Amino acid sequence: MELEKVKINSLHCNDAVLSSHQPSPSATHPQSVPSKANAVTEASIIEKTNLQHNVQEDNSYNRDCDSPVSSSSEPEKELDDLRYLHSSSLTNSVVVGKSTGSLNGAYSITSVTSKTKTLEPNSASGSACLTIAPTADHIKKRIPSSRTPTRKALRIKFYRNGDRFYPGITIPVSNERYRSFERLFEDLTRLLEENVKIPGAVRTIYNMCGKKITSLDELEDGQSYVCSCNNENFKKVEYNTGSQPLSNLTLTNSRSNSHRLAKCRPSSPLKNGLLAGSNPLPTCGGGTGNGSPHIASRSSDRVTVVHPRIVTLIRSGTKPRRIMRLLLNKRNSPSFDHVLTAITQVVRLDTGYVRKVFTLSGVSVVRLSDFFGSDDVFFAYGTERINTAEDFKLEAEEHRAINVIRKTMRTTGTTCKGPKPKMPIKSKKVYPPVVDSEAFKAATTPEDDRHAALLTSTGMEINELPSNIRNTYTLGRIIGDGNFAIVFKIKHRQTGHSYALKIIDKNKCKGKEHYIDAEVRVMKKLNHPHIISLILSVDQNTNMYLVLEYVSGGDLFDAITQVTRFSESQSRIMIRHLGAAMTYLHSMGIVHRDIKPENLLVKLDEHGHVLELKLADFGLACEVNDLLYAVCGTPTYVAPEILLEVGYGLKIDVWAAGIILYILLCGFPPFVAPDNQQEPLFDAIISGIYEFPDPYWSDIGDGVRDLIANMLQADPDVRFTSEDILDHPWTIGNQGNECTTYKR
Ligand SMILES: Nc1ncnc2c1ncn2[C@@H]1O[C@H](COP(=O)(O)OP(=O)(O)OP(=O)(O)O)[C@@H](O)[C@H]1O
Repeated sequence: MELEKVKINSLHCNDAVLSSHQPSPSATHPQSVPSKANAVTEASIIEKTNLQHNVQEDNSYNRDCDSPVSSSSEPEKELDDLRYLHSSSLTNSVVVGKSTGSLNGAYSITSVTSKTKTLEPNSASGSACLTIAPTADHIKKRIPSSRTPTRKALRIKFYRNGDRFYPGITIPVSNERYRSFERLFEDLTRLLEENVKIPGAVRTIYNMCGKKITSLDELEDGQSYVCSCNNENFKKVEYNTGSQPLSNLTLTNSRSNSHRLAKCRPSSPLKNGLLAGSNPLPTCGGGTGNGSPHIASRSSDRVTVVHPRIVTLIRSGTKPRRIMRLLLNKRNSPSFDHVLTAITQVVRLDTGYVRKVFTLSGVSVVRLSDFFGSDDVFFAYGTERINTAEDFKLEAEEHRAINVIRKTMRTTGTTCKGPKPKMPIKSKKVYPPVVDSEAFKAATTPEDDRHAALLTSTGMEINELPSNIRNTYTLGRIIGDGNFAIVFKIKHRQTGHSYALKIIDKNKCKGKEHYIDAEVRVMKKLNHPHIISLILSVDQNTNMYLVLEYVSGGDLFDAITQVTRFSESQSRIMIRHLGAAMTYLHSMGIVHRDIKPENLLVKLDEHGHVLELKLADFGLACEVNDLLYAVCGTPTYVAPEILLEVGYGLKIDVWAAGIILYILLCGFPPFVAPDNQQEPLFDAIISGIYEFPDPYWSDIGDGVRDLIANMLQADPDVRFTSEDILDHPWTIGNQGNECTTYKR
């Protein structure tokens, strides 16, 4: 069916409209044809500057990621404890550096004079340091004013009982400083309270094997101990594994974990300088362990089995239990242990980290590959007791929750009732294929008359063209225009190479000049085979001129119009190129914000097959330093989090690419609305419910449906990243090798 070629309706979002957007299960496939009458003059960008929030991320300490530890955990020289305390008292602060992520990593000491807690970058190590400032009185109380230290302090590391992610805090301990055990408890309580949530005061100290320490004399220099609050029993966990750099953490499984802690005192990581991943399992009595065991690698299990996928987790607890989802990919799941860590961070058990995982049928998960097989729902347990008869039965409410999740991952088709849904209307004018004049092809003679005629037809004068552009290039035909710019084909007078000249009319961008600046700034940074290169930019009063790499085949919207639907292999080429461009862009922290077929330029062969795709039009692109709130984009491709105004980031581009992939395969978008009305369209997008209706999808494989389902996750936390698109088996697959092994 012929696609309509007029501009798309704008993305209108005002408070009233948005506030009425509740998920609507009925908003699935409105089938009416979008109207083009009311859309022609409207811009596709509606900026809500008045709603743009400037949200400051809470940089406060996050125990699941990087926990602060004392500066005294540095492996090199021992500090004198009183010098440490004196300097602290002079500046009215005790300073605690943040773990750099390695066991013997460096921590920074910073002096501050205020009584604040701050996170600041450590320029030397690239880490951050957390400054904790107790009161001067508190510290003075502990320093005997007239005494000189006669004995060096022991450097002792303390962990929080059961908390695998807290990297521990190292403090100097001496008889002078702690005249009683109670004093040490007091200090530890205060220091832990500053950094992690604890249920009460520290009342017991255990060695790493769980033996109670009853006097200061039992503490040994360089050793690690566990602080228990309210007399909790000792919890055997892999202390400090959460602070190891992911690349160094080695493979383990839940069975071997339970035998990790030995019945002996491990020696200090500070003294032995162990590096994660370089050491075998801790052994008793050998003195090489450090209380933070490293587990031998089962390297054969990693990487090969890992492909991006979303799993569902049932958190242990009272029924109905909490059900959540987690995106597993190469980044967070290179080993079994990493998956447990990722699960721990999502489910947040009361008992600390996740130790045991079971499938829905109650089978214990022990290998990395178990997470990437046919099971996609898992029970997550800590150290709590498991009642197999009861726990593995789902309550009705739990069933319902899992079914809702499965609905969003549904890849099977439904029969389309009513007429075939239509493509949205094009947001840019359509120009016939470029046929260059003989004079332009030759590009030898001055063509000012022709230039003048062309420019005048667009309301511009030849003299307005910057001289370096006029002298270097010959002006050809208009090849496109958007809401703010007109694009000409130009030819380099000397080399004969073709380029595109984009002339952005600043008058059309009044109040939005920063978008032009951003477009140029962003494009100057980019250099990627699937992104249009910026050759030259000239900024003048009324216009901004951009000389761009030229792509001959027009934009993807017109290609879709011609072809209606593409084969899986053609779509794969395009999604690989788009995925590569987005991965590059996102790796630089840049979001495009207007990915749509009109902004994807293609190179075709003589049969009209797409050979190459390039991302263009960076008019809405920006660097992402924090959550973004500006409502912008084009309605059909806009992600739910933009409409909900909850803040968004890079993953809105993945959503838009998911819409495009869907369109490529069937010729219409997953979310459409009668008469191109925005409100029902936005309701449908927010609901996240769409279908793969037959007969249009009947010959399309499960592999690409699975990829689309992962790209069109309404929740950006579990939506694929751009890298995940490239890692997906369907994307990797060869022509004709359509995946059919997806189980949902
Ligand atoms: N480098 C290029 N090579 C070939 N054609 C191009 C090139 N750049 C732009 N075009 C054509 O010109 C059209 C408009 O360009 P572009 O999208 O950059 O304009 P715009 O005014 O910024 O668009 P928008 O309305 O989305 O803001 C494109 O859809 C495309 O057809």
